Amino acid sequence: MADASMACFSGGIASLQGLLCSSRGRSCSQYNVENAAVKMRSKFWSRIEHGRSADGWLGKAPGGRGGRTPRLGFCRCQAAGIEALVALHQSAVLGVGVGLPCTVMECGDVVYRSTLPQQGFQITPPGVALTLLIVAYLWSTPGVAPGFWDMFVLAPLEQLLRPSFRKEDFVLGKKLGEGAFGTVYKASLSNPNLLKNSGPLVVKKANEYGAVEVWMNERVRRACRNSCADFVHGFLESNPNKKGDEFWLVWRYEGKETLADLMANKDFPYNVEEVMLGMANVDDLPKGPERENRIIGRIMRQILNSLYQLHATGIVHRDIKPQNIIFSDDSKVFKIIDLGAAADLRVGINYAPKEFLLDPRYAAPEQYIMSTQTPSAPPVLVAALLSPVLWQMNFPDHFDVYSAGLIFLQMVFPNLRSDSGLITFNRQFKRRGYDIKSWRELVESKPNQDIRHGFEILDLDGGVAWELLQAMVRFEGRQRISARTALAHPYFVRAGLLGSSFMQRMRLQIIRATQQERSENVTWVSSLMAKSGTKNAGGFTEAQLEKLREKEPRQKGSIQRNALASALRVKRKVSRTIDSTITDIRKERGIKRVNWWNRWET
Ligand SMILES: Nc1ncnc2c1ncn2[C@@H]1O[C@H](COP(=O)(O)OP(=O)(O)OP(=O)(O)O)[C@@H](O)[C@H]1O
Repeated sequence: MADASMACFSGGIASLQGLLCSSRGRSCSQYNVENAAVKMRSKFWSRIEHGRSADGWLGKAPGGRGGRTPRLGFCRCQAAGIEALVALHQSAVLGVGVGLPCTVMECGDVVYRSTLPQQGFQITPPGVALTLLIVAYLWSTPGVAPGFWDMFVLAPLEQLLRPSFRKEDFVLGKKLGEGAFGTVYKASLSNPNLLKNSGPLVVKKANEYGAVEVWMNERVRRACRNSCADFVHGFLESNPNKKGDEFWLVWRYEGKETLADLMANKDFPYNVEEVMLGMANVDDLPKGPERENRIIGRIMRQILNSLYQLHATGIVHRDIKPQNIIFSDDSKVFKIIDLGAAADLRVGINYAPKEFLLDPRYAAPEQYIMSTQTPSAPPVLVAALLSPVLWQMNFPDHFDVYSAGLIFLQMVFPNLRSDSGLITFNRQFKRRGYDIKSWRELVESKPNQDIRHGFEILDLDGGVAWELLQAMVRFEGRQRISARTALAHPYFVRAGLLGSSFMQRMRLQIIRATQQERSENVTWVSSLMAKSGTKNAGGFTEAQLEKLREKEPRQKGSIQRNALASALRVKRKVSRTIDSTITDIRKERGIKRVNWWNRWET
């Protein structure tokens, strides 16, 4: 009986194996089934050997009263439980003439694969570190990743959704200004329904540089619309009276006064307090340095905040001056206007190292936002991918901070608000090697009323304003404070009454440490790197060369230094040759440089 039962059992195991392979829809693991079979078999024999009945393993024949006759073909093995029993029974039927499913299904391959280590997405520390590094790079200023999102998603969407205009839609009014790049008019819409909340507008008819200004204004509208005048639309129109076409740029009318207009008033800065806060909310403090300091601080914070937002999106204005800062009657804040000279360093637009003649009264001593040795912008994709590196090497945003520093000075010292006063300051400052402490010594040796008044403001609260001013007008662009750091300066961020002195001193120490002069060798290495540019991109300004000469270590060159210098000389020569060859070919073939970003250019 036992033999018969065993035969049945073995057949059942084989069938169970087949059934498991075919009916459970899982991978067929021959090993698992055989394992189960061996276990069951040994249990079976151990029961027999110990003289115990195999009854528990063998079912009774149906209908047989107490009979223990196993039937071949449908033996009812209970060993694997009721499920296995059913399976055995069914598989005994299914298995006939079909063969073991594993032989049919080439289970060996599956078995082999099941023994391999599990594969799939695995998180490893180096993988995480690399991903973080890439993300940090793509999001660091000027923002490669946000740039692609802006360029390929937001810009086309905006193009689709925003209303567009023609010149017939506008009625031009009073002329507001005329500059090198165009004429500006106050205007209104011939049909006010064309624009939601349409009020008075400003229209600028600009020459070929208008395309750049449209680009910058559209970028700003998407990235930081509150920092600049509210831009409505820009389009190209043909002008029959003039040669060539002209660009029409339209903004909402922000207000009638620029910071220059407000500073020209002898009641400055109290007149700004009135427009900013309203007559009812002006400060209770008596008129004097302290109250003036508060008002000037508010103005400076707004200017730096707008600059910070522009810089965060990769735009450097390059023409920051009181005439280009307008007071918005609606939002009661100062906004930046005139982006015609701005450069978008995210994609290299309007970045031509030597093309712009900026306002010399407010331009930083380096004159150019990038080292003039940095080659002109490469194709857009390359420019975008390289932009974080170039930004970190050149600190182009610090150019605007210098201009903002001069505005700070003008607000503090009444005698510097006129053109002649500012020109005199610039001359003295340059002679003193752009050292603001040295300039202070000079003017304090023969102080007048305005100078005394100005230093009284700057020396308030332990000289915190003087500290900020020094950081903003440093000669070296890379050592100047950024708009973002300036906003965190204790001049703007006052701690509470109790913690004030301690916290303020701490913060000041941190800012001083980060702004510290870099070591001589770092300056030397960066100057060498800067020198390694192309002829096409131009040379250093005289001031830069003077500074470099002063800063270069005087010790004799080591072998490594000489080798590095020779390598750089060779590299310069090669790039110069390539540049001049390309220029010659362009000239010969009459190839014009095409700006891909100018959608009106043919
Ligand atoms: N959105 C605006 N709202 C109100 N007034 C504006 C606005 N934009 C410009 N203006 C006025 O128009 C004047 C000229 O504007 P803008 O500086 O943009 O022109 P420009 O041709 O570049 O002049 P410039 O070359 O002298 O800088 C400004 O000084 C300002 O008074």
